[in-house]
This record gives sequence, C-alpha cells and structure tokens, in this order.
Amino acid sequence: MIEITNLTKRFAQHTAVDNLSFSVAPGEVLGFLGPNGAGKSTTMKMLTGFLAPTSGSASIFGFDIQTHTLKAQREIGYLPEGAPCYGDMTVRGFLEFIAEVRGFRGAEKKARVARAVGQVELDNVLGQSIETLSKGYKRRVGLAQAILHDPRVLILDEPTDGLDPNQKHQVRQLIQSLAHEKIVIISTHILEEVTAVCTRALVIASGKVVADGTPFELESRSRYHQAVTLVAEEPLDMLALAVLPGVAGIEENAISGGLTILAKPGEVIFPQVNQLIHQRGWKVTELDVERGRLDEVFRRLTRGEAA
Ligand SMILES: Nc1ncnc2c1ncn2[C@@H]1O[C@H](COP(=O)(O)OP(=O)(O)OP(=O)(O)O)[C@@H](O)[C@H]1O
Repeated sequence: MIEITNLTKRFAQHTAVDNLSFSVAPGEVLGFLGPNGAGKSTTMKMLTGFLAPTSGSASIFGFDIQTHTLKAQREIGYLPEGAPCYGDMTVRGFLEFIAEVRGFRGAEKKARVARAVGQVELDNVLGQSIETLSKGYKRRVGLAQAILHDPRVLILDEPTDGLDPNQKHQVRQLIQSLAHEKIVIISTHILEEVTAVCTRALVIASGKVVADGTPFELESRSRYHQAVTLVAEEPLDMLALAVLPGVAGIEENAISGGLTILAKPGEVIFPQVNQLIHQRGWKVTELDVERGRLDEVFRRLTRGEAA
C-alpha cells in the first residue's frame, strides 16, 4: 500500500504540490495526470525520496519515505523523466552498476540484468554506450533499471515519452504484464495511455486533486458520454433528431460530414435515434455510440471548469 497524507511542496513562494492525500493498493495501475507544471514530477520525486516535502508524508508498505528511506526505496522501481545519467557507460555496464547498488553480486547480478534486458528487449544494444542510443532505447534502459530488483512498486514518469507507436505499444504491454500484484503509478500526458493501461486515473491541477476514478468514470463525465455519431449519405432532418427525448443538442463535424447527437446527462438516446433512422429510411454509413472523450474532461477539469 502507498499512503500519501497532506503532502505539500513549496518552492519559494510557489506551492507545487498542495496538501495531496491519496492511497494506492496492490493491483492498481494509477494514471497520474495533469497539465505541464501541475506537480506530477514533484510528487513522484517526493514519493521516491529524491525530494523532501515541505510538509506531509508518504509511506510505502508501511515505511515512511522520510524516516525509513532505504527500506521504502527497496520496494520501489523508479523511472525518472528524461534519459538515464551515465551516458558514457554501456547498457550492460550501467545495468550491472545499478544491480550492484541494489546489492546483487556474482551470478545473481548477471541473472537480474539478463532478466530485465530480456523483459524490455535490450539484447542487441548491450555493448553500446547509452548516449548513442535512440530516445526509445534510452527509455527502455531506464525501465530496465527500474525493474531490476523486481520491486513491489513501480513509479514511472512519462514512460512512453519519445517512443514511436510500436515502442509505445510494447512498453504498455510490458507495464500490463508487470502490473500483476504490484502498485504502478504512471505519470503521463497521453490520455489514450490511461484507457490502455490504467485501472484508475488521478487528475491534478495546480498541485491539487481535481478528479479520482476509473477511466470509465471519467469518460462518463464527458458531454459526449452516450452521444451518437452518425454519417449519412444525404442531409438529415435535424429538427426531428433534436426533439427526440433525451437529446441535448447536435454538433456537425465539418471534416467527416457527420453529426454528433448529444445525450442529456444520464440518458441513453441510441434506441430513439436508431428508430428514427429506420422510420425515415435514411442511408446511414456510420453509426456509433460514444463512451465519452477523456481529452475534453481533462481540459475542463484542469482549466478549473466543472466537469
Ligand atoms: N526545483 C524547483 N525549483 C523551483 N520550482 C520548481 C522546481 N521543480 C519544480 N518546480 C515548479 O513546480 C511546479 C510543478 O512542477 P512539476 O515538474 O512537478 O510539474 P509536472 O506536472 O511534472 O509538469 P510536466 O508535465 O511539465 O513535467 C512547476 O511550476 C515548476 O516550475
């Protein structure tokens, strides 16, 4: 269990993290979301013992990160933002060095490095110096050092930053495969990542929690939740659609030439819309019900509007 209680960080006059409290249980993959400067990295640095809080506390499986730092850190694998330091080291040299710092020697050290290298697929760059690697491979080296000691907690600051779509997919699959029975906290700007891997999303803005729920719950707060989008071969009777029970409004999409029919909160409008399409004999080429748009909910939450 991770317990964060009233965690606060002030830099001079600026409060980067403002009285944050939440807990995370094993099995949860928590997406930590927020716009630039929201306080995500600062929170992660405090959680991992790299930065002292101004006030408040964080404990990892009962070990307070301030008073039992080493015991708490033993439970954590941390991928900081950016690339690993020690750019002139080879991948193998760096990972063996980290394994030693983690207390592994001899055969155990070799086995740990080999396992992590296999998990993030680094075999073909083992002899290369880190500074000569592509951004994606640097990220993988960072991930390998984070999982080397098979920690119960993984804290990953923008794990797929700079990766191409294939690498993003691979890293997300890796996170999912590692997540079993672990606590994973991922900071990200990429909202599709939240729906792809997270069981819970925590949104912060100006250092404060503004939403905490499953990705589905957040999507349900979107004005597009239960909206019906359709593309038809002919112009449709907008008024007939607009007066259907439960319809909140209609938006036209200039690019696709389609319509989005919005549902009032808590209403399901697909049956009525579908019935009207059949009654009128409209030739509809696309018809979808939306779950909601996380990007729109995120924008409203982090700009201080009610969502
Ligand atoms: N060492 C520092 N000294 C002064 N201010 C800092 C320091 N570190 C962070 N800040 C400020 O604290 C705030 C939060 O920064 P933080 O890096 O935690 O945000 P973030 O949510 O991780 O942003 P991003 O998504 O851009 O990485 C920002 O206003 C930042 O400028």
